[in-house]
Amino acid sequence: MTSAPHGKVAVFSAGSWGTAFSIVLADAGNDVTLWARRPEVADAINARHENVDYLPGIELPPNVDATTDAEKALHGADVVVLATPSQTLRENLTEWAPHIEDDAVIVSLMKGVELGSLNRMSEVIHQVTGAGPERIAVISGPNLAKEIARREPAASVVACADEEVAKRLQQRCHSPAFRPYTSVDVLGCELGGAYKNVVGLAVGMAVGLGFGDNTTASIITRGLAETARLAMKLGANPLTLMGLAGLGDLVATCSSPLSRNRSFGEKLGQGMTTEEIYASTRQVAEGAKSCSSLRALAEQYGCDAPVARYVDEVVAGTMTAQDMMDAVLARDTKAETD
Ligand SMILES: NC(=O)c1ccc[n+]([C@@H]2O[C@H](COP(=O)([O-])OP(=O)(O)OC[C@H]3O[C@@H](n4cnc5c(N)ncnc54)[C@H](O)[C@@H]3O)[C@@H](O)[C@H]2O)c1
Ligand SMILES: O=P(O)(O)OC[C@H](O)CO
Repeated sequence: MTSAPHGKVAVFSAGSWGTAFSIVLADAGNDVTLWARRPEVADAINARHENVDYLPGIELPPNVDATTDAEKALHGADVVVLATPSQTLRENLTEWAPHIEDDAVIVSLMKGVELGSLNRMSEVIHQVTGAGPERIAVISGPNLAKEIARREPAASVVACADEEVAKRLQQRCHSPAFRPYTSVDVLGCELGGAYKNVVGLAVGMAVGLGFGDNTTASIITRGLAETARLAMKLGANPLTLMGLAGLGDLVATCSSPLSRNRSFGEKLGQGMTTEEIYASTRQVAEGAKSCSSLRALAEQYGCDAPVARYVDEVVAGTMTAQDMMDAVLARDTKAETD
């Protein structure tokens, strides 16, 4: 990996976050090639500098181009950034991996845990590409795509087990509006990012049911306690959960109408079914899948995880959002720090 900006970065794929993060990378001085699944998306980006499907009205910088050819996107890229839905990463990456340069650093922007395997995205990347921990990084924080694309100020965490690699990546994505901090706690950042989506669903349900700020603040706080319980059991640094990739992202997601997870939860709270919500949007709400994987992970490690458990039940249609609220409150009482 080059230590100075202006190298080539390949970004997969041209959804909301892949496109918004391409703006950050381009503003930071990288040449960005964005891979799109559909030729019309790539053509529009190249011809009009706009991703009409995911970020309409946002002009992309001239140093972002697009292609549907994965080999072309990856050729000469010393940083590969992955922003697909978490549940399709393994299949997608299996196709792309043979074209990734031998020493390229692979960065996950995804916030989910794979169903079935219960693997985090960094684990999937390792399994599919064979890359070691010094070549796998995570970028995670309170980064709603639309706000980032409008260049509203924000901060984030760049985590890699190798601190020097995290520092080099930090330079590659430090733009005038985007301030990245380094960390070596990949696991803590990934679990913070995946769990906040599930808590965002629960908060959305409360909003959809018509409850106010006491309810949402209680869910956010207990959701963070649940996240920290599991993350620390797995070896995360508790301070990561108090930082941008934990509390910061939780606050952004749970308070913003821009959050797809919070909106998904709000619709569940208003009585829509999961199938009806899926039919109404193409955008990914990772928590609707990761509630099951995080619930299973917590069970595997003997952690109490009522938020993940009840959100999973509501998403599966075996409980209503009101049932969830009633069940959460009816549990045995206990000490706050247990
Ligand atoms: N949008 C945000 O604000 C934001 C911010 C930070 C992190 N993230 C994370 O980034 C990841 C991607 O989210 P997004 O917001 O870009 O989602 P999105 O729904 O906006 O876009 C998803 C992208 O993946 C592509 N895609 C869908 N199914 C696919 C498949 N089977 N194979 C390959 N590609 C497929 C779509 O074409 C699209 O380009 C998620 O893990 C999300 O949690 C999103
Ligand atoms: O729209 P959401 O709920 O996927 O959240 C987007 C980002 O993860 C916020 O940091």
